[in-house]
Amino acid sequence: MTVPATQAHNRQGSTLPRGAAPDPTGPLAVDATGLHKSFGTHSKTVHAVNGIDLQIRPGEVVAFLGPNGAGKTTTIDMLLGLSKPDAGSLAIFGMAPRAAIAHGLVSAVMQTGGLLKDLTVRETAALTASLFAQHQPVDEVLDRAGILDVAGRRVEKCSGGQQQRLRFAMALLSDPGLLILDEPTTGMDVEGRRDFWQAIRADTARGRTVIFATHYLEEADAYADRIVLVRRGKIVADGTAAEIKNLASGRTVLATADNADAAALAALPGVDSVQVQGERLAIRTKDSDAVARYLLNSTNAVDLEITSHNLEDAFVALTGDADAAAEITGTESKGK
Ligand SMILES: Nc1ncnc2c1ncn2[C@@H]1O[C@H](COP(=O)(O)OP(=O)(O)OP(=O)(O)O)[C@@H](O)[C@H]1O
Repeated sequence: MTVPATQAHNRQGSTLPRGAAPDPTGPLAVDATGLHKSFGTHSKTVHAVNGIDLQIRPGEVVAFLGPNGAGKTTTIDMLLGLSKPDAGSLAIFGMAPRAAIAHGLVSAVMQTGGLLKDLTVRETAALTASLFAQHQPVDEVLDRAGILDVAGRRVEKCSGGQQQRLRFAMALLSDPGLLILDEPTTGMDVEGRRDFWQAIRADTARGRTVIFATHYLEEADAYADRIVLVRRGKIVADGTAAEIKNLASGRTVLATADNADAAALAALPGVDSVQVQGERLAIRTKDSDAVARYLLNSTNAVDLEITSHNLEDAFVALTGDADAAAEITGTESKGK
């Protein structure tokens, strides 16, 4: 039997947050305060999560972005009730994570596992559906995941992207209020990644709360309302892609001049830094017009270039780590 989106009730009779039409006046989808989780012994302790505060409202699509070892999976494991924080409090829709899972309010799409290669796509979803007292119709979730056309195909014959969309379909069966994806597109080719995100995007448009961990900056930028940047177990920035870019606000003005006065440039309004290498100047500023005007009027500067900062710059500015920025953007680290 199908659970109508907004009519699932718990034993007390209050409405539980299902996928569509989130209730903005209801409890936070995620309310985490002071989360800590360490591994290892006293002599060698890894502080995988080192004081994370995170509040996510129903309906938000949040990217958890960070390099290897930042603490993304450790945090997600706690959200899913797979491990317990050493310290801090954590509620999902006002409940302990395990209670939220038991009510079918949270589903996860992990990178691997959970599929039997001899079953067909439809049989796999039907088997998962049989674990729920109430669930969405199997063909409907296959359709929403964009794999209804391969419903009769054996899992082992499906591409990595199709298998991942099958995991997504399985996650939709309980019509969860919160969907958590841990690096869902790792190892997929460009086309598989695009099809996967197309299915997710169509689903999030219905109002589901989504948290996804990713290394890929472009995924965070393209699919999230909000980016939470994590590094060494801490949140180093939290905002829209535009806000994060603003944190590394301003622009860089590049020019060639042999008579520029670095001190005079640094004294211009809005200038954050001036670098001089031979005749080449790089000036970071919030007022690129003022810098350009000064260079053209008061120096013999030529070859002016003005560039906006991107998320990679923001990451470097926030973490001071070009290698980590290269890792999340997939570019080669320069200037080491
Ligand atoms: N069970 C464990 N035992 C020991 N150390 C662990 C364990 N799980 C995670 N860690 C360590 O905690 C840190 C955070 O790991 P975590 O997997 O949460 O990072 P991540 O951001 O998900 O990284 P990735 O993108 O590589 O998956 C790392 O230094 C990792 O080696």
